[in-house]
Amino acid sequence: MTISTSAPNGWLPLEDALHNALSHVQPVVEAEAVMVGDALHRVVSEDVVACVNVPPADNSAMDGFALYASDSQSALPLQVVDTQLAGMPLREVKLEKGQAVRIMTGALVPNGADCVVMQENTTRTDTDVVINKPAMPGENIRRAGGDIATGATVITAGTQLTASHLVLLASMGIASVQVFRKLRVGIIATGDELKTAGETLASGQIYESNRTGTRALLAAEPVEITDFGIVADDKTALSEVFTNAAHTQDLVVSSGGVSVGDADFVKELVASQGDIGFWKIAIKPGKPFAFGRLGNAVFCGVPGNPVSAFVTTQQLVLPIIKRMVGAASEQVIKPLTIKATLTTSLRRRAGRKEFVRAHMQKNAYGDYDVVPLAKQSSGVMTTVTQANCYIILPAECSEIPEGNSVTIQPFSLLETQ
Ligand SMILES: Nc1nc2c(c(=O)[nH]1)N[C@H]1C(S)=C(S)[C@@H](COP(=O)(O)OP(=O)(O)OC[C@H]3O[C@@H](n4cnc5c(N)ncnc54)[C@H](O)[C@@H]3O)O[C@H]1N2
Ligand code: MOO
Repeated sequence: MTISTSAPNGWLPLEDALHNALSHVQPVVEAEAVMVGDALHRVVSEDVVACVNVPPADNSAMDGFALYASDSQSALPLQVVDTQLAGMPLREVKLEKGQAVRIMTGALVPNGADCVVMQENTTRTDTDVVINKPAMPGENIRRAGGDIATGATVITAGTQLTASHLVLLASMGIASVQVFRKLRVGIIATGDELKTAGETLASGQIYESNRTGTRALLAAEPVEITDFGIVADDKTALSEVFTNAAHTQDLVVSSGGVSVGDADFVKELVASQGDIGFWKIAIKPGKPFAFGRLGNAVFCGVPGNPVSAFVTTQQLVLPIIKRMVGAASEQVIKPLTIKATLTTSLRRRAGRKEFVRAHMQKNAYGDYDVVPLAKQSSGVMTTVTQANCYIILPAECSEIPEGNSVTIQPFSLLETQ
């Protein structure tokens, strides 16, 4: 599956890397029924067709009086003949001209009535009601099937369910929904220097943090994560864990060991157990990102530097996961960018598309201003937490004067991916 580029440095543009990776992964096909209450973030495997009308019958949108709209044109009192509460069945009798029925929001509209006048526009006596504001036929009546009509396709296959979809399903009385099975994702951290929280650090050691980031970034995806822990930079140990992961997972995400150091064995081992499609991308941070196959599993090797791991998980691993969980194409890569004005000039070395940690805020005109944060090293996580967006700089760009318009990716939009 070698995916090459004509770029002299061998770095694949991000768009090409993503396009190629997505064309080499297959969505899961197995589906299962899950209770609607448990289906948040799952991807529906078949169209959901309405089996009922919502609402099931004409009902009132207001507390007030049901009547003939033609009777509302004069200020003559109408005789109040009945009360209709939500939940009451409809009476057989038909409303006559000159009559009205006291009605509550959600109650069925009596036979004959063609409008509901809200009570604020009426004057009530013991037996009668006077309509103070003429009404149009149909006013304040919610028609049967007005929201959902029987037979309509309300959710299409490939939709990743949000809270509003669950409400819609529940409103049709649907208890369970067919969704693709969860994707099995194995996560691995590689590195002799890595320790887990709670352990004491010896000289040269650091706390491992990338698996925490991966888990959190994948929290809103239909994945079942298996944590293979921290594996030392040891070919035998790594090979054993990779073999195990390859046999049990759909996707393996490992961090670290993908660069050119003496202990960077990941690419070599993946190549021996599968295939490396590409491993150098023209983005900053995140250049040494490896994509390929590990046995039958898809493999993503994110760089060890925490910010590089974070950014490549957002920009590459998440779209790959979206494709693998069966999400429809338009949900896989969203163009979640807007324009903002750079409030300070920016200089850098051209060559890689860069995701610059930055802070955006609304200006007096209602547009956005954006300022890059000072520390952009791949090891500095604090500026990811201080930032609320990335400025996305094209690979060829080296200097941007203050006041120029730049493309930004707000974190709030990324979170809904
Ligand atoms: N000669 C070159 N050296 C490097 C290059 C290069 O092109 N030529 N690329 C640099 C870039 S860019 C990156 S990014 C890193 C990526 O290297 P690796 O993926 O091999 O990662 P490691 O060397 O294993 O670790 C890098 C860095 O991150 C720390 N780390 C690793 N894993 C974790 C973890 N799970 N939690 C927290 N921190 C982690 C590790 O201790 C290192 O400090 O390579 C550059 N070098
Ligand atoms: O790409 Mo590395 O991720 O620049 O630090």
